[in-house]
Amino acid sequence: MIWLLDLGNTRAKAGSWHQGQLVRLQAGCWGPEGPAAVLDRLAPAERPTAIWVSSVAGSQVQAAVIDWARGRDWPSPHFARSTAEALGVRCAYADPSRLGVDRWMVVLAAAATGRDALIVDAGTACTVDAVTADGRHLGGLILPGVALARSALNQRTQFLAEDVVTTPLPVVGNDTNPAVTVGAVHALLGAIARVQAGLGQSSDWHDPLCVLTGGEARLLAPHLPGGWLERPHYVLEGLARLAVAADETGDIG
Ligand SMILES: Nc1ncnc2c1ncn2[C@@H]1O[C@H](COP(=O)(O)OP(=O)(O)O)[C@@H](O)[C@H]1O
Ligand SMILES: CC(C)(COP(=O)(O)O)[C@@H](O)C(=O)NCCC(=O)O
Ligand SMILES: [K+]
Repeated sequence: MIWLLDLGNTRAKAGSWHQGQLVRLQAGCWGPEGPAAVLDRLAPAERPTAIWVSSVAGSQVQAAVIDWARGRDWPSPHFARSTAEALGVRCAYADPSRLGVDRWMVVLAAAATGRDALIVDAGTACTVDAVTADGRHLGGLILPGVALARSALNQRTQFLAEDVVTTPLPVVGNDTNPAVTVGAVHALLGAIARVQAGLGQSSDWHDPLCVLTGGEARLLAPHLPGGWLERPHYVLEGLARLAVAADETGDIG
């Protein structure tokens, strides 16, 4: 069993890769009690044969994960990295180390389908990435997620907007809260639509698979056109691909 961790800026997500399946999926928010307490809650009962981590949560969290595993006498965690090429996919960034590894993981997950694919990971930040059927990562966008956009506005204005998203999504808001929240949702939906339209102009972009993941996926899903696939654990799916491939080749870097 391989234990998989997706460490984002707001939450830790975990799952176990067991007999070709992602099982025991869990999530926990980072909080004042520190990363070790979150890992304690997410950890499987049995010792994994390997631990693979996709982390954008910073070096302190990374160090805490290493210490935590050592404290249990569990295998040292492998930290996945964004690279120029992996599993037949080439990274769009000239300096791949600058691409968030969570973005690279969803690109690798989508590339397994062999289709052109657009992936939206609606987390703390909302990222949009495109990868072609022949394994070219085209790049993406990084936008503030809905909660982050709201907190940024609250910090720099005199209002204190709270979360209100009504369905159906209004075209305009009739008070501060809906103006902020509906505005943030429109901003994301508008950006996604523009990327889809732009890629659609290209002759080598056909019938793309559109995947939605992340903690804010449920805010966006009802307002996206049909055909979007919701895959809540897409980062872990990509990480599992990488871990399994490394296990098969004996390359655990
Ligand atoms: N139980 C929850 N706790 C905190 N945030 C949540 C929760 N459920 C959904 N969210 C929303 O999801 C976002 C975090 O999504 P996630 O994909 O875990 O992000 P990240 O990978 O950046 O940690 C938050 O900004 C919040 O808006
Ligand atoms: C954009 C991100 C902050 C998203 O992180 P998340 O919202 O999932 O916590 C992360 O992918 C990141 O730190 N990226 C590095 C910059 C880049 O991808 O260009
Ligand atoms: K994200």
